[in-house]
Amino acid sequence: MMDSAPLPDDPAAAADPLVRVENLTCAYGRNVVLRNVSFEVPRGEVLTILGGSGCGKSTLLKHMIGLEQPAKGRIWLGGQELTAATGSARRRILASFGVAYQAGALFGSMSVLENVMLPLAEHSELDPPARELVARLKLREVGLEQYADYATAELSGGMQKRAAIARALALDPAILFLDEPSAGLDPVTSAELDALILRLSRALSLTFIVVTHELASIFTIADRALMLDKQEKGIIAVGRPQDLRDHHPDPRVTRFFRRGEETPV
Ligand SMILES: Nc1ncnc2c1ncn2[C@@H]1O[C@H](COP(=O)(O)OP(=O)(O)OP(=O)(O)O)[C@@H](O)[C@H]1O
Repeated sequence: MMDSAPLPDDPAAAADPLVRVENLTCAYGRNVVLRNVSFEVPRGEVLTILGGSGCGKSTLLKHMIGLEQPAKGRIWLGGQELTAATGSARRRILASFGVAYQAGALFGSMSVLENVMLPLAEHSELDPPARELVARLKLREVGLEQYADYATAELSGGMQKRAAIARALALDPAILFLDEPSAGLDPVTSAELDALILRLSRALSLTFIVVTHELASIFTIADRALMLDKQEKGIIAVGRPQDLRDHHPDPRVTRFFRRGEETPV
């Protein structure tokens, strides 16, 4: 892990949950997308964020990784308040949280190995040979050690996703955020990615926050699912996917989870 000493005046320091979102309001100008959203994510959980198009899934994720500033509310990562931190303190918090942000985030001009070494060059004190060693270990963790010297464009879509995950793992993060990791993948490759997520979560006790609307993925990887709704501008359900499918009183929730069971038109 990177240096993750608590910031001063941090009442939640060292406390679980690993992520705490408190009364978060997200807006683009006057367009309020989410209002007063609160939830917690315990260490080691795989949480999926789901909901219809435009309900604010990516917006929520972007706020949690510091790409957007909330209109209101607070976000705590590992006991450190992201929303109160500025400058180097903010960069330090973010550097300790790996972000694999879809395949497009890989640099096409660099090899797979160089992509994974990049965060180590930016945020660690390691010398180049040590960076390479760590990067090769991360590539092995995602099953890409044979492809270290390939250009990223030479990889298949599924391999690019795995390379992005290896790069996000470079700094030994506590949390990995993934935005629609199975987008554009065929069902078999998508299932392989789910298996990787599960393996990493168990082997490394990693916490995953994954935006996805793939039912197969949700049922495979999620300890809990958090469902957003565009009209409500907030959370309409949180729980185990099976419970949401079988027992939730809100038909918008059960309809989402049962959509694969309907007769195809
Ligand atoms: N950078 C931005 N500037 C202005 N409005 C934005 C911006 N990003 C998103 N929005 C708006 O915020 C709302 C939520 O968008 P968001 O991308 O978070 O939804 P989503 O649930 O991830 O949708 P999808 O499943 O279609 O990707 C939408 O109405 C969208 O138009």
